[in-house]
Amino acid sequence: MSESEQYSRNTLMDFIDYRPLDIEICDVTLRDGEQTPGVVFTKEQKLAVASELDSMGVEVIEAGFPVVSACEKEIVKEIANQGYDSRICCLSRAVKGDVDAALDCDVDIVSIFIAMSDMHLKYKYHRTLEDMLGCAKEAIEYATDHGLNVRFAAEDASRTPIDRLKQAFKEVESEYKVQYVSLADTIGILNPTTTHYLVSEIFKSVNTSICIHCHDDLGMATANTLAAAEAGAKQLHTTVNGIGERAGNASLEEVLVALRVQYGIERYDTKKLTALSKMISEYSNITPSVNKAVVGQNTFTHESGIHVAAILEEPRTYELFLPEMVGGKRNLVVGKHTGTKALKGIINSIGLCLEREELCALIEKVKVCTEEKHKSISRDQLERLITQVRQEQKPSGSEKEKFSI
Ligand SMILES: CC(=O)SCCNC(=O)CCNC(=O)[C@H](O)C(C)(C)COP(=O)(O)OP(=O)(O)OC[C@H]1O[C@@H](n2cnc3c(N)ncnc32)[C@H](O)[C@@H]1OP(=O)(O)O
Ligand SMILES: O=C(O)CCC(=O)C(=O)O
Repeated sequence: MSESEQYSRNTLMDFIDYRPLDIEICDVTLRDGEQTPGVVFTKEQKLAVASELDSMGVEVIEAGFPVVSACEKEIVKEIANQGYDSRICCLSRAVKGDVDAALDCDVDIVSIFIAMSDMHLKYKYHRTLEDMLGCAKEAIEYATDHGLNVRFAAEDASRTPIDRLKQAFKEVESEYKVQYVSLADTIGILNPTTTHYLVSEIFKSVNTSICIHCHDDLGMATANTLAAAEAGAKQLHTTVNGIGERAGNASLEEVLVALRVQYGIERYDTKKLTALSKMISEYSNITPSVNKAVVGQNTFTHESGIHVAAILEEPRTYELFLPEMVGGKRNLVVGKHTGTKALKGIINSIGLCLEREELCALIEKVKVCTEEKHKSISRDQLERLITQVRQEQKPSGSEKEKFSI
């Protein structure tokens, strides 16, 4: 089966007027993801995750924030020296010591951030915009003078007046050679329309590639990230399983699968997504909800009779993309909503065959049993019910005409 046969393309996109995407992924699981309360990755874990991200084709890995601790710094340095195809980035405040730490780590890119919103200037820094922008410029100059590629990141950009962002970015890009300017929706206030507007406005006024960093406080991080890409953002920030501060970040698996289904971008090795998700669940002690897109336990789990009957003929009837595209597995469940065709298919798949009357009797038992127990039926229970039905049907069964369904 070819790659494009593994999913249904959103053909409505053919009618939408959007800027052709020119994107790369910067995965920030090892930095913003680790800022999830209670999450601390070990060096071995961070190296394992970085290696997977690299082998999937993720262009940039944000490996950490070196000044957080000596151990963090050592890990960032080790990741930067693995010789990955992915470029390695780390975070830095607009502080010389932070840039020195980045330099010590041999990273390719340093992300120097300041907030320029009134809220952050007043309550966090207690300093003026001019002061903070001055600090940013000094740090950027120091970093570029020492040969680092720089991302100038505007924290809380979504609550910063657009003219202020434009002015700051223009000044910085005219005075220094920065590789990226970054827009962070730090508190997750944006929606797709406002994200598109913000990115379009910045796109019109700068010559530097734009990054978008979205948080999921309103459940819109992935949608906002894609809206930003349509408006011209180059670098899309993600985390595996969407972990990160508060409600987390745009999730890597959602963004990569959406890039494929919506925009036909197939270059990332999405087959690794399920294993990578399990790795992060284990390392972070956070299991994605069962209905989490792409990697949740229910992504390829089906119970409804009408769905399962169709899936047995052609899975794409009810699956946007097939499990093999993301390294997942389909699971057909017997429960209250099971129909006859589905039950027959599931029974056949475990190597059993029932007569029509047996199947009808079994489905009755399944419905009663699931309504009594308020849950679906396990494989063992199903086999026990089959045995029961066969025994009950035996005496009269031999005399009756038997149909195969
Ligand atoms: C939106 C984001 O995700 S931003 C990244 C958030 N990540 C983290 O905070 C990582 C974990 N943090 C830490 O380990 C620590 O807070 C450290 C190592 C970064 C700093 O620790 P400390 O030196 O003890 O400082 P503390 O956390 O108390 O305060 C932060 C200081 O950085 C300053 N600061 C914050 N952001 C910036 C910035 N972008 N540029 C310059 N200074 C900044 C604050 O104003 C404050 O300065 P002050 O001490 O003069 O008041
Ligand atoms: O924009 C960035 O690259 C980082 C900023 C960030 O982590 C945030 O504001 O949430």
